[in-house]
Amino acid sequence: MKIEDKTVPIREAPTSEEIVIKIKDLRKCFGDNEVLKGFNMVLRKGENLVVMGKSGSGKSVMIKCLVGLMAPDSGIIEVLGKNIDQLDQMELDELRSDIGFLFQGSALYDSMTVRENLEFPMRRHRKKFEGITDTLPLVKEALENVGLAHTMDLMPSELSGGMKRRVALARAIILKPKLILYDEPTSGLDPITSKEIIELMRNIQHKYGTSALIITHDVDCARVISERMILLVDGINYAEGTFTELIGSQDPKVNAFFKK
Ligand SMILES: Nc1ncnc2c1ncn2[C@@H]1O[C@H](COP(=O)(O)OP(=O)(O)OP(=O)(O)O)[C@@H](O)[C@H]1O
Repeated sequence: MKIEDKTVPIREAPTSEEIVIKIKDLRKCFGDNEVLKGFNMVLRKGENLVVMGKSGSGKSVMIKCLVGLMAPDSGIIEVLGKNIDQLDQMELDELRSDIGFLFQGSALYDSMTVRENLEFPMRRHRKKFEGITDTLPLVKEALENVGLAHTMDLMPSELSGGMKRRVALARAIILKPKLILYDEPTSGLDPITSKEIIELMRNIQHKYGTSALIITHDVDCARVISERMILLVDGINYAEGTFTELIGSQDPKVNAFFKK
């Protein structure tokens, strides 16, 4: 929790090598609509950080600023040691090759097989795969990680919603990213499939030591996956803490997130 809550112990500040994302005083408005009003966030190495905020609170805007898809009005954003604002397009592309994305709805290309979907980011980030002529072992490894090696030649239309999400996860990890951004990873899935996806996210964190920023409305997902959480309310990082710390908060705005 933030300083106002005296019951929560203060954590030691991470060193710069331990920081994967640092957002300082991020501000973004659209006309009169002030969406981000001084948002701060730090993601540490190997950590799963969940950001929760109600619909329209600015989570997607924050992620877009983070990966250089949207320019903030002001603020500092550092990702993997690079200041986003100072990167040219080539440098931004190179940085993105270290970032895996899993967006809502899986976003697989319908006209490509599962294998082609997985090869797509590899083609886009050729430089990272220089010298690798046979992509098959990498595709297989990524699919094995999500238990779907047998689907390589199928089309997305032949997969269930849960399988599509797994393939999208395989596509996110094929670049062996240092950081994964998950936008609503369990949305639209039934509780059992959601659990399976969360389990896979945890496996990936353990196997590859990736850091993850997870945007979700799903309280169960946040409970299982998060080491730390930030609640985005009124354009700022309103509250921070572990799931247990936040669910025990007396603050009505924090409380509202955990009411079923
Ligand atoms: N390109 C844009 N132009 C104008 N307004 C925008 C633009 N992008 C986002 N907004 C506004 O910014 C606010 C935050 O939007 P954002 O998509 O970040 O919300 P969110 O927290 O991700 O919501 P959800 O959980 O529903 O996805 C909204 O009021 C939205 O209308």
